[in-house]
Amino acid sequence: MRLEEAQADWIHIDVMDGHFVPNLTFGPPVISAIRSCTALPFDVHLMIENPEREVAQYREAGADILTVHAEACRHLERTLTQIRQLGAKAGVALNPGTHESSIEYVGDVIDLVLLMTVNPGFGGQTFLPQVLRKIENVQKWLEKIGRTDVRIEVDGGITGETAKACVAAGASVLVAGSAIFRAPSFHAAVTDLRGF
Ligand SMILES: O=C(CO)[C@@H](O)[C@H](O)COP(=O)(O)O
Ligand SMILES: [Fe+2]
Repeated sequence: MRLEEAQADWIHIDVMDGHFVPNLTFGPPVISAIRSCTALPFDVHLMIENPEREVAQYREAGADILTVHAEACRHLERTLTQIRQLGAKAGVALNPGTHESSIEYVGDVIDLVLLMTVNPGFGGQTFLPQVLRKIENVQKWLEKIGRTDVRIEVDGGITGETAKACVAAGASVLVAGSAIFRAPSFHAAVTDLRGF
């Protein structure tokens, strides 16, 4: 698999339902079909409404990390706990316009915080620099509550330059779509991003 050869650490998979975001991708059958292609962890980003109804199917299909949007969950704590009970790592995602205080009371049941650095729905968009302050705030909050094991992931418009700023602010997982898939060499693109 080209991403393994490129030495990517995880495979980030964007699931979009055409409701939570104005775009539609695929569901569990496609994830299940590609599961046998690689042993790399599947980092599944669910941009779907009411994800609690579907997390079990995504886990069954091969997701290792399941990230749900705080904006899409009516009972966020319950959904994150449900993901952990399924044996997956639980991630919570925030849109650029959502304040970090919306995850203040779920600090005990998360393994990852995904901070969207573009509005979700499409690849190839421009990084929103105002999210850098949110990365710093989340990092400080995780330290305060003694959860420095929780990773901060950034997603959207990540390039060499924006990656550097995100890592300086506290991010430790970088999602890159265009920066890898539009590069002449996947390996060189991953190596570049790993440099930060
Ligand atoms: O979840 C999303 C968009 O909704 C992201 O994962 C993007 O698809 C990343 O693509 P680039 O911004 O890196 O091109
Ligand atoms: Fe994503």
